[in-house]
Amino acid sequence: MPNFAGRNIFATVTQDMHKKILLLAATELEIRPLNSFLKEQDAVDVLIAGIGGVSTTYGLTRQLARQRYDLVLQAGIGGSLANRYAPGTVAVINRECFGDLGVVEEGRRRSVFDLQLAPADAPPFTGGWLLNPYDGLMALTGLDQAKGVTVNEITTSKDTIRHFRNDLGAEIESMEGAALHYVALQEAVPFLQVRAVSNYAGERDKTKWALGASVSKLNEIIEQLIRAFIA
Ligand SMILES: O=C(O)c1cccc(C(=O)CC[C@H]2O[C@@H](n3cnc4c(=O)[nH]cnc43)[C@H](O)[C@@H]2O)c1
Repeated sequence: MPNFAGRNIFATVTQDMHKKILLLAATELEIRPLNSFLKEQDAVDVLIAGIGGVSTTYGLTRQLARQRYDLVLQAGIGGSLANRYAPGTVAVINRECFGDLGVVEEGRRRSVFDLQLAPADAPPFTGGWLLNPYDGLMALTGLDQAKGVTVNEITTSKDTIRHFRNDLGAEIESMEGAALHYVALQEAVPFLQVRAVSNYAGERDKTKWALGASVSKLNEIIEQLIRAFIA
């Protein structure tokens, strides 16, 4: 809970009483525990955009053309690439990249930036990353800040996992994170991507996933963040 010495610290930076939040998720399952809470929240619109970057980009861009928001809050599960993010833990993503936008050549993965097909510093990219510039918002969540990588196909290859972890330094993999960062940066809308780790990347044995625990923890935190933001 973004709370310091009994004070709601979101309130110290958000003076407007009519804040509008867009809660964005890939699937209904990821925010199902919030159903009854969300029904009572006039300040919150919900967008279930579907799995993957394309549907997220389309849905979010269309919604932002209809309505202005003070915050887009993405809630989702993801796969961990780092031991510090065990299944069940939750982080806010401070930078994102497209993990599969490029080529695999002679066993080596290279991005469009490595290939010099696109400039790594042309907006909204900074050094090939999609940074969340809202440092204050991220800090106020009180969550650990992790680096995200977004893919169209859930990663199972050990070489790709090694590349994401060791070469990119990515910590949490999802299928929608970079789409949020890309659209929100282009539209200059404040945003947060909150990811709960449901599994270690590459783990396809669902008995080893913490799906229920990750969704519960994610929803607990999302509810706290919404309450704090609109307070
Ligand atoms: O196959 C199943 O039974 C099943 C059950 C629950 C969830 C799934 C998914 O494949 C979820 C994809 C969804 O969640 C994010 N996610 C979760 N783990 C990962 C991962 O290791 N790598 C990439 N994305 C992941 C993703 O953002 C999707 O929205 C399957």
